[in-house]
Amino acid sequence: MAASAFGQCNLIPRATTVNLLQSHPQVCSLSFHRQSVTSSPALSFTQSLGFGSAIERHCVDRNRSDLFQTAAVRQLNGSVMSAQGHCFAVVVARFNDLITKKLLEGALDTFKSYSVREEDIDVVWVPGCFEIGVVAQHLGKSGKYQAILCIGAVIRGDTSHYDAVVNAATSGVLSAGLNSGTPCIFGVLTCDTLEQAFNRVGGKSGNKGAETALTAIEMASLFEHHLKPSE
Ligand SMILES: Nc1c(NC[C@H](O)[C@H](O)[C@H](O)CO)[nH]c(=O)[nH]c1=O
Ligand SMILES: CC(=O)[C@@H](O)COP(=O)(O)O
Repeated sequence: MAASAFGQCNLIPRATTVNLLQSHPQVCSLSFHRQSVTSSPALSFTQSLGFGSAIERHCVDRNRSDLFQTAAVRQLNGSVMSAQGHCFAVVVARFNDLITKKLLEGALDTFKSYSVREEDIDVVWVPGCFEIGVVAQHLGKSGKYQAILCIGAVIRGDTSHYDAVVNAATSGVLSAGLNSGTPCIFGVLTCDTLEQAFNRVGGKSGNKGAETALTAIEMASLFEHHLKPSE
């Protein structure tokens, strides 16, 4: 038996996870009990691939109590059942707007189906992904929004410009969230070809705008219900 920092342990797949995977084979979700010789509480984790599809989120939400059954450990989760009353900003890059308009559409559809009112959503257009970070940070610091969804599409050209824009967009969105304390969600496609991009805005790989809007809803709920600074 292998020894770890926690002492000796066994990893035992749980029956509930097997059921979940049988009913939704597209969901890659692993859950294990850690049984340690020191009898510490069971440790569970999930692993998901890609952005995390809407079906996966529903599934995880519905099966959460099964997946994370532990007697003593307090577990904090954001809900993706309804986002009514939460305010969102969407920062959208105009560059490659054939793609970004479809990502935005997907995001707005998701907000609508989770009962977010239109008047609680502000859409802010910026020239390109490079400009997303500074705007997201500004909006985040305003305190008006529970989450900021950042949407863009970077498509590889001939030069290393692609890497510069992708790196700026990634670190910009990350910094915006860290500096403002408002969740800033990464809805930027980084594609080698236009075909890859089209597949991700309603083609065979779903609509990533819709999926990242769900991430915004979950993070808004997590912060609102569990991570608010104490008054
Ligand atoms: N090539 C892409 C860009 N480039 C533009 C930059 O984002 C930026 O607006 C410009 O460098 C001025 O600061 N933007 C994208 O969103 N996607 C691209 O593929
Ligand atoms: C993001 C890009 O790579 C693209 O817009 C720039 O193309 P290129 O590298 O051919 O100048």
